[in-house]
Amino acid sequence: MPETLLRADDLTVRYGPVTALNGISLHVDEGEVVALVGANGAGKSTLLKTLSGLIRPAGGSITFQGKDLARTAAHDIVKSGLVHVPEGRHVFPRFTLKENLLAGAFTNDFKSAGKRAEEIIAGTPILARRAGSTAGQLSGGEQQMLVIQRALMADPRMIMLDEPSMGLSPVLADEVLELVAQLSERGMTVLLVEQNALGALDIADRVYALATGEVLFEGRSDDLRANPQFADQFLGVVSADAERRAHEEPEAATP
Ligand SMILES: Nc1ncnc2c1ncn2[C@@H]1O[C@H](COP(=O)(O)OP(=O)(O)OP(=O)(O)O)[C@@H](O)[C@H]1O
Repeated sequence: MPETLLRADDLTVRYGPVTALNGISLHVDEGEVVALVGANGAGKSTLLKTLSGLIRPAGGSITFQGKDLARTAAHDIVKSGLVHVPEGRHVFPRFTLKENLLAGAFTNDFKSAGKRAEEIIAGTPILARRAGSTAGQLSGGEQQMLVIQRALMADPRMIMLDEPSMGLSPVLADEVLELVAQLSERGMTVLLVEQNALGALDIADRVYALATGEVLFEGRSDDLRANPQFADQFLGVVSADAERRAHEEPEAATP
């Protein structure tokens, strides 16, 4: 049985009178890619911010590798191996790619981090061909690759990505999801928020579907695709399989 790395139980978060998370529970096991899907305002970003210590929950508990996170400072959460790539591709625009990567290495030895940053640029074709640029000169897709790689400079055990493909062309969005799949193949544990729910499900083992701060569906990606009600609500499509099942005669009830 894989170890459960991250566990949240009964999390409640309020912004003044607005309840953004209403008793959410989830877990992510070592080596899994778990997707969080849901409409705008469902609470996905709030959940990631709460898990990474940027927002304090009004109630509930969070543990990472058994350690209590609900009262741990955000920088100590990074040190414990959990990193968050917020939405919006926040690069330091006037800094070089290497300098941007080094900004993610604050928990590590700076000398080896410099070498590591150079290796990452050389080993990431989309960045290697822009190695002489500043981050502000990169395209959206290139910036997204940079901020993911910057998060990896902290040597995390688990990475949380908020809408990494937002605003990218379909080709670049696929490249970003491909990078996430590669990270997973190399053993990284991933919690992925995606507007492109179908793309996210292609690489996710399990999925949590949120609406108005609550988990409405939890299960394997295939089960969400095959679920007539939730596939329609969360994926914007009724999969062929779900449609076929929805029109099948109901099975005779067993006594
Ligand atoms: N800083 C804030 N102050 C007050 N309300 C907020 C704040 N941030 C989010 N909310 C509210 O909390 C709820 C959850 O928002 P959140 O951004 O977490 O959703 P989301 O699923 O990430 O949506 P999106 O895809 O639009 O980012 C929404 O009702 C939103 O209006």
